[in-house]
Amino acid sequence: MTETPALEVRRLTKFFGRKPREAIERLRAGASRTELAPLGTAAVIDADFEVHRGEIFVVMGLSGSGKSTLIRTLNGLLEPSDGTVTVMGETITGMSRKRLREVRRRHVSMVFQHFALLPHRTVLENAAYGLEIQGVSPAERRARAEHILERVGLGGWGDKMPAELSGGMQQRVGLARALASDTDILLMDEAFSALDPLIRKEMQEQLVELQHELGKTIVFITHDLNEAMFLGDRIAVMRDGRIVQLGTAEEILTDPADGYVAQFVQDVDRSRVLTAGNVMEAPRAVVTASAGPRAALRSMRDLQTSMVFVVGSGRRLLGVAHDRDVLRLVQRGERSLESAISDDHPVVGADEHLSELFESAVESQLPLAVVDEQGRLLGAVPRVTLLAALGNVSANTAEQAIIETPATIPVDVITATLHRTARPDTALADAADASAVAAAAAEAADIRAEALSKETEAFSRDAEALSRDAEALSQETDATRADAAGERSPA
Ligand SMILES: Nc1ncnc2c1ncn2[C@@H]1O[C@H](COP(=O)(O)OP(=O)(O)OP(=O)(O)O)[C@@H](O)[C@H]1O
Repeated sequence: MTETPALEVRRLTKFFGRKPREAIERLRAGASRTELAPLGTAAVIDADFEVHRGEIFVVMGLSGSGKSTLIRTLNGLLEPSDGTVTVMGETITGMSRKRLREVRRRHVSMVFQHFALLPHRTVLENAAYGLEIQGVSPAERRARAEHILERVGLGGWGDKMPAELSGGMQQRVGLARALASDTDILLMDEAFSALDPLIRKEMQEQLVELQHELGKTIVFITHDLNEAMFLGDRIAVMRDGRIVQLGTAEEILTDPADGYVAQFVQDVDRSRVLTAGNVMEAPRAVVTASAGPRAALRSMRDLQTSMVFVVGSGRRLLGVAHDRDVLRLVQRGERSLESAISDDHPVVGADEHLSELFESAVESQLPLAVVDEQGRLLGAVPRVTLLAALGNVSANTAEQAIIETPATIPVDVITATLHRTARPDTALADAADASAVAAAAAEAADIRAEALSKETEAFSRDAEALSRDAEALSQETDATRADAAGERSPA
């Protein structure tokens, strides 16, 4: 059974003005927002989406695009003109005020742009305010508020008054108040917009951390694209009351729904949004260590690259091997690749943002190896791909990536060396190596060649069968002709 979403918004329209029904009908028939201006403002038009439990869902758009109106319908502060809102499985549209208050108390709290703290109460009392409204006992609310103040980095500030705190700290109190109520959903309306850029960044990072720890569902409104991209698991882009695109930061960046969104995302800091996992490619040259030097050299020759990734069992990354070192091993007739494996190359995690990869990319000429927590090789980020991703030049980088570590030894030299050093026993070993290489590199040429040769075999079997059929047919024809001739000729 699938979990009910935290929020479900179905065909929601909010019209401020006269004759809302007429306005909605005209909107559905294709009238524009401007055409309806004489009647009023269509603040939100046909919004239809779900917010999953535990995600940070960002609503982004320019001023006047309808973000605040939308968020206010989510906790019932505004009643939709049409459509419905369902909170944790309960449809709040049309609900009595009393029940609505109950749903809000249990499920939804809000963090405001200008903090909305009570100036004559202490930080602790402000943090405990939601609990007070819920009727929680003074001792318990004190304990819970203290705990949550600690969590947001304000331990020891409980006795201060809000005015004694900086803006960033005041918003931490706002956040603490919302978190102390322990509702499932936090609505945050431009919650960090009033803060200095550095504090704002800090708060964004802390919010992501808190979300991971506490698993809250967060709807976050912002007109700042970088903030949206950094925070949002998914982002709804609004324009003139409509959601024009809903997707992950990566989808919006790399595949904007229309020219408006494309222009909007043009200046975004991609390095803070895209991760190594987003831009990595299948590593081109991979061999298992057990495959040995000859297999590694053959693989590099076939792919015309100067390096291969070497993996151990379970695809665990051991390092890289360079063509010159491997050639030397082959010349010496060595059977182990080990002494050619070097760990002097950049390794990054799939979740690392591109902004964190620059240092590694600058330090080394090699593609960055992307590994999971167990150190297994997931992919590679060639430096050219890194640059292309930042400049949003995604097309055809794979082609360029192949030649990023071009072979330093001519193909015929390698072929001649392999040939010259081949002995009857190495030929057998080579066969074993070849299958190890094929297993390690899914797209290896060996596999393609094998598939092709199988296909060719199948074709030639078909051709044989066909020619047998044709022969049988012609024999039959001959026999029929002979019969016919026999019948005609007088006995
Ligand atoms: N109570 C209201 N009565 C009439 N019109 C309203 C009301 N609230 C909002 N609007 C109009 O609805 C449209 C959307 O406003 P809304 O505040 O939702 O946008 P926003 O994207 O949140 O913008 P901002 O970032 O400036 O708050 C605007 O044209 C606004 O003037």
